[in-house]
Amino acid sequence: MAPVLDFPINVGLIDDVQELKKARKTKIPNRFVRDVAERPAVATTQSPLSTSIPVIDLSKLMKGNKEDFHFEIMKLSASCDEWGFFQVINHGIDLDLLKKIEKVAMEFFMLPVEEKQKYPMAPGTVQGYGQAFVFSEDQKLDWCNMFALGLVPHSIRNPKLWPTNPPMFSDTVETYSREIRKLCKDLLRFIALSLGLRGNVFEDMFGESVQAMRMNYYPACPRPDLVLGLSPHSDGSALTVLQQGKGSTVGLQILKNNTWVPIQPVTNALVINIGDTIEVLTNGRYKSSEHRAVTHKENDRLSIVTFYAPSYEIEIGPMPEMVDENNHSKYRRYNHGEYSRHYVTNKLQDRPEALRVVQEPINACWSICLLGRRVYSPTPPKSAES
Ligand SMILES: O=C(O)CCC(=O)C(=O)O
Ligand SMILES: [Fe+2]
Repeated sequence: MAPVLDFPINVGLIDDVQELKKARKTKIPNRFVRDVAERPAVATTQSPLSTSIPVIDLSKLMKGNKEDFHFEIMKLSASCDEWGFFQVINHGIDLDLLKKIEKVAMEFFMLPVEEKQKYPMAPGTVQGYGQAFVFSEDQKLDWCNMFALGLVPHSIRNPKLWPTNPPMFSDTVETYSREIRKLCKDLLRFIALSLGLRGNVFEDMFGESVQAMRMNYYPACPRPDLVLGLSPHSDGSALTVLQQGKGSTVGLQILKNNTWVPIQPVTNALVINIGDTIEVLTNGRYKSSEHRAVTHKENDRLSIVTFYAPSYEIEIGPMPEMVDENNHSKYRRYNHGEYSRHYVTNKLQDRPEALRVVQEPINACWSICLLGRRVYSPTPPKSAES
């Protein structure tokens, strides 16, 4: 079932950040000002500290010789182990299509606010224009405007909540999402191979996979040191594909060894990250890393993000191939649709908690948590009783 919120919520007044920018106010409204511990430490100029995450050349995986293939697969495996993120070049997607999707996204964000508000994001949903993951009046807000679309399969679109798409999106979004879908299928095949698994293992399991897209527009902010563009989170998907606007300044940051590492964009590359589903399926071997976006004092930034996930009916849990006497199962099995629903109905910054793997052995009954809190299973497994 598609995720829909079934309780009433009051989110209070949400300022449109592009309108705030236009008003040229230097004081940031309080709802956007983060608590000290959450504020980004460094302003986001092209900092020498920024890192280029491993870059995978897809053409070498698709049609390289044996040596190239082996080298690239090892690199892929190391990136997923160490970062949960990589960038992909020679991905086979027409660069004109990448330009075109950016163009239509920007055309939309540049519309007068009254036009954009014809596609409102209902509170507690992630469809349409607005701010997602806002559930209360006192919640801090992200310095970001977002347009979110559920794409495939069409059957999961909820007609009551689904705004008709802005006209400029129509063909481009369909073509783009088809191309990204192909890319995700190829990447999942290589990710499976990098784990020594059968290439089709994920696709065979996923059923009719679900795809959603989010366009994030981060206007320049007079005080990037006080706000976040997007709160820290991990993605609930299997894989996420992120396209950054051409000439984009550093905005994406990944949490690595307790430090936020700014990621340097690579021209024409797509950023890929492992989502919660793959983390669970691989029993934690490949990590769904926490990440966030920060803003810039002078430059706006656009990102176009596609989430690729299994069908909602599918049960997810560590694959038997990833569990043995040295690697006990770290997560309980759960229904993916149920997880997606909890994902959408939790505050974004509570998300890292949602996939907490506890250090206690699994027979102590702590397991993956779906509600942003640790869940204690009332029935201990047999082995724990003996
Ligand atoms: O804009 C970015 O760099 C991050 C976007 C993101 O993480 C998301 O939309 O889930
Ligand atoms: Fe994300």
